[in-house]
Amino acid sequence: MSDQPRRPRRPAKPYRRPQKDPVRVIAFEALRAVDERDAYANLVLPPLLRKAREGGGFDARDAALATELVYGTLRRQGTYDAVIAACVDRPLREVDPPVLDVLSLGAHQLLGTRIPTHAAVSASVELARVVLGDGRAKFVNAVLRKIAQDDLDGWLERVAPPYDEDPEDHLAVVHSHPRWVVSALWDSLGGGRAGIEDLLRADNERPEVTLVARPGRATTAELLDEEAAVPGRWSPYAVRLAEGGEPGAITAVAEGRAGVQDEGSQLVALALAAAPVEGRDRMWLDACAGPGGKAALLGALAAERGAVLLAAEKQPHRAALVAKALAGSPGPYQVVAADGTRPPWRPGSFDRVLVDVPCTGLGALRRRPEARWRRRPADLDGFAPLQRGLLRTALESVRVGGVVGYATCSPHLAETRAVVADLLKQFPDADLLDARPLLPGVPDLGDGPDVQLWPHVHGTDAMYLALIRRTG
Ligand SMILES: C[S@@+](CC[C@H](N)C(=O)[O-])C[C@H]1O[C@@H](n2cnc3c(N)ncnc32)[C@H](O)[C@@H]1O
Repeated sequence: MSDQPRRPRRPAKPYRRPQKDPVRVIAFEALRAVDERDAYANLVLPPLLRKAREGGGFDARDAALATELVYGTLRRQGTYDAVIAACVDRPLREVDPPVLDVLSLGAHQLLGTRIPTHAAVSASVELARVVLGDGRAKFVNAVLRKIAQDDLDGWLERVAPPYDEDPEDHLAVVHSHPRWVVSALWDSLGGGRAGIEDLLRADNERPEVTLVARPGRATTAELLDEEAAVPGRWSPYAVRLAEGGEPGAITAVAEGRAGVQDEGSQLVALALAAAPVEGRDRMWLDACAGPGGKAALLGALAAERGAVLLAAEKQPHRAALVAKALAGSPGPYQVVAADGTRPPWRPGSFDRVLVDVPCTGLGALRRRPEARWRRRPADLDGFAPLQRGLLRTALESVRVGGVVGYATCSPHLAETRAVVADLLKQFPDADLLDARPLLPGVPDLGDGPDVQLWPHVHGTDAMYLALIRRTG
């Protein structure tokens, strides 16, 4: 034994339990569910928030922050992946998905919110300690400290290819959309850089909640009494809730006399109802009605004219939602669970037909933050035959002189004009009507005769509508 005096040891840091922050833990759990189980953020988050509220100590501001963290992280995932990839020493696919989720949540707090840097890093490291363990929390700490060295603009300059070299890749990284989606949106929108950038930016913004006062059942005046409610921009039945609000707490919504409905969807139903038909106007069909938003508006409009609405939907559980949406409708209607491509009704039965076909939903990216990352170009091939089949039967279902409205909540040309053009070739006795005058007061509707709405221009989802009249 040496009798040399020992150097005094630094006292070990006392172990500190990680602090569990319910907002971040919930945000992490929601991201895991989206990642692991292909869950939808808008379905998975509300029960988590409800449970936290019931547990106490979790208020509306906590819920708003958790929501913002989840939606913001999912929307900006493409940008954050590029930044994180520049800060780790291995390909992102080799980073454990739960670790990547904590890093993305941290990146969003650092680059996409006003949360101060030290708070964003320490909250993320505490989260990592709780959900990943102390070892991996050190890795999270090191990566987030690198990210914190620059702001979003600085990072984008480093990680996005220059616009002049590769415009689509540049926009994909800067505005966090898959490259093929940028390309498809741009093909449909046309024009130069400014327009597509405005659209991609709009896709990353939280949409306002828009209500519809179903005619004959509620009035916009009643809805405008709500706090922060302002009139819609285009639809006479629309009211916007500027602060988001809780639509379920509004009496008219709870009673089904009003509903939550994007103004683009309202305009589609209104334009079909306003289209001139020759002669009888008594039988209306919604051939793809689930969950029933447009059917409820069409039902109310049909009632005002003494017409009957048949709402058809293939999936029985969605047909039940349509029945719920139409319950209390002031006029006659019927809901059937039926395949619109093999309909139980006779050809030529209807005066007006809406066929709002299943689609990629690339026009509603604002409300489905994870959708852009899930969709694949191959999905278009899956929808193509169904979209054509449904439009074909819609055209067979309308009588001569009647009108079909073909609608999608996607602006992808393969789902819009290509489908309509193919069917017009098969139906030489059918003509496109100019839909633009049927959306009075709505600007920038393009060259027609069909209509494409845009989030950055109209503040709506990117709904498409073609109106087709049978002439023989
Ligand atoms: C875009 S959604 C319609 C949205 C609806 N119009 C609304 O505003 O609430 C398309 C609907 O078509 C239904 N669908 C799919 N294939 C169908 C078919 N062959 N016949 C009838 N409906 C079908 C889907 O289940 C889905 O509910």
